This record gives sequence, C-alpha cells and structure tokens, in this order.
Amino acid sequence: MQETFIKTAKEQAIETKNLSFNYKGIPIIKGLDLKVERGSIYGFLGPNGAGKTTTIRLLLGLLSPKEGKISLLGSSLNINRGTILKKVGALIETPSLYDHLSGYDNLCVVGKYRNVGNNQIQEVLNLVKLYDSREKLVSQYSLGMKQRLGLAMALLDKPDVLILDEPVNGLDPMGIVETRQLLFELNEKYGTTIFLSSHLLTEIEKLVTHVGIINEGRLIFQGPIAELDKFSKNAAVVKIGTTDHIRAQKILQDSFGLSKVSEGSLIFPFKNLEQVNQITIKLVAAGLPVYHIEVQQDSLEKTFIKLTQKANELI
Ligand SMILES: Nc1ncnc2c1ncn2[C@@H]1O[C@H](COP(=O)(O)OP(=O)(O)OP(=O)(O)O)[C@@H](O)[C@H]1O
Repeated sequence: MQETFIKTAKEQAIETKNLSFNYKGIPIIKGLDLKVERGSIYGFLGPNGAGKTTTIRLLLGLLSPKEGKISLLGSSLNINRGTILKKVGALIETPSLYDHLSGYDNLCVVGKYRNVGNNQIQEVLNLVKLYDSREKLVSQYSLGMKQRLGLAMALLDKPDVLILDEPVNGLDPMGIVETRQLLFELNEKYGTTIFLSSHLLTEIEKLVTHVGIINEGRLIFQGPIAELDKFSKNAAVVKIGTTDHIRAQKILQDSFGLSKVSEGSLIFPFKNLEQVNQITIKLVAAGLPVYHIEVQQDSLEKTFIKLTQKANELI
C-alpha cells in the first residue's frame, strides 16, 4: 500500500492520501486527497475557515496529521522531512520581516542561517523586482513590496515547489497583478510548481492551471481550471420571451429537450451559442415571434460559491 502511494506520487509535486486533522478533538481536515501535478499552478480555494491554512501547515510539517499520508516531490514527508523541505519554499500569511532593516539586510539575515550566498540574494532581489529598493528600510515598503520580499525569502533556496497561503490577500489591484506576473514568471522560467490558497476565485483564476476547492475540511472539487469552466457552462440557460410559451415548448422539445416557464420567460439549458441560434431560427420559422432572448451563464466565481453552498446543504 505504502509502495503504491509513493510510486504514483512520483508524478506529483504534492500528494496527500486521506489526510485528516483534529483541533482538540474537532475534525478540521477530513480525508483530503490532494494531487498537485509537477509544474502546475494549483489554486487551493475555499471560504474562510474551510481549512486552507491548516492544510498548508500539515503540508509543511508544522502540524502532525491525525491520519493519512503526505508526499512531497515523490517522497513521504514522514520519512524524508529534512531533505524534502529544503526543496519547498513557503509563505504563510504575512511574512515576518525586520522593519528597521533594509530589504537586502532582511535577506542577508535569512540567507545566513540557510547558507545562501550574496549572488543568490541579488538574483532573488531582481526576480521579485526589489533590486532598486534593496537599500530602503522595510518600514518604508508598501504592503505589495513586503509581500514580494517575503516571496524572495521563500525563493532563496531555489525551491522546486512554492507553497503560499493567501499571497494576494490585502494587496491592491496593482499588487495583485504584480504578484501574479511574478508567479507566472517563476512557473514559466524555472518550472516551479506553485500551490497557493485563496478564498476568492476571481483573484487567482487568471493565474492557476488547476483548482482544488475545500469546504468544511473536505475537498469538493479538484481538476484543471477548464473543468470548472465546463461545469459552469453546463449550468448555462437561455431565457426566451415569445407570445405563446406552451407552443414554443412543443416546437422545441424534440430538438432541444425539456424547458420550463419562469417569470414570463421560457428557460432552456443550452450547450453552446450555436444552439441558441438554432432555437431562435426554429421559433421564427414556426411563425412565433421572439421578443426577448437572454443568455445566462454563471461566472467561475458564482460556480465556486454554488459548489460550496451545495456542499453545505449536503452536510
Ligand atoms: N489553533 C486552533 N485551535 C482551534 N481551532 C482552530 C485553530 N486554528 C484554526 N482552527 C479552526 O480550524 C478551522 C480551519 O481554519 P483554517 O485557518 O485552516 O481555515 P482557512 O480556510 O485558512 O480560513 P481563512 O481563509 O479564514 O484563513 C476553522 O474552523 C478554525 O476556527
């Protein structure tokens, strides 16, 4: 059993099996099976209190699971903890920085105990675009600059995997764009696998390749972002206003399936816009005037909210 886990985990940067954790006997993380492919940018999404930070603390060995297994870069965290964590950079919530020191000196402090030389410090300063502000005191840095300095610290060891807890939380739109660009660059240039949490899909949907949605400690969706998009498209409907909804329903039933009448409109689920075109053509050809036509499709964010609400109803 152990062997199978490790064998499949080779393909994954992060893998958990049945990961569970309690705080004072209360289940917080419930049987989490995460699969984060190497080279992916994985958005770990969930409402406040869903268990994102707890999961991240478990992945970094800062908490011990009640049950289950964690594998990072194909090795069990239990067995090879020291070696594996050297290849993992992390930033949990706001970074701890010395305000009275410059950005450069902050990196030197961390670099010293991690045995990282000056060249690498200069490289990460360039990477996070803080080179020109390296001599400024951190107390004079904006929140976005502090966040990038925190990222620079996480990057000092050139990690293969970067684990970030809410990295854009509290940043202004410009800060969000800058962080996003930086993460893209890291992923593109160095193939760094990035696992980042957020409670807002809109903040990260342009960045991530994969999504895992956690609610009340349970994973309720995991897959490529395109699959979530497909999921939201499946919920798309077209609302049609005609003079005779009953006749319209009969005309359309054979080709397009069942519809319902609600708030004075005929409502059809549809798969693509060509279908909407065909529906209109069919109605007009049958002599039924179409007064109103409206396509309604959930945004990804709405799909995310609906998914978490639905999961709550099932619990
Ligand atoms: N030290 C603790 N002792 C007891 N319960 C805790 C502790 N830390 C977190 N919890 C509880 O565990 C649950 C998950 O918390 P966690 O911080 O992991 O959620 P989260 O998804 O990161 O939320 P947020 O987005 O608000 O940070 C919450 O119900 C929280 O109240």
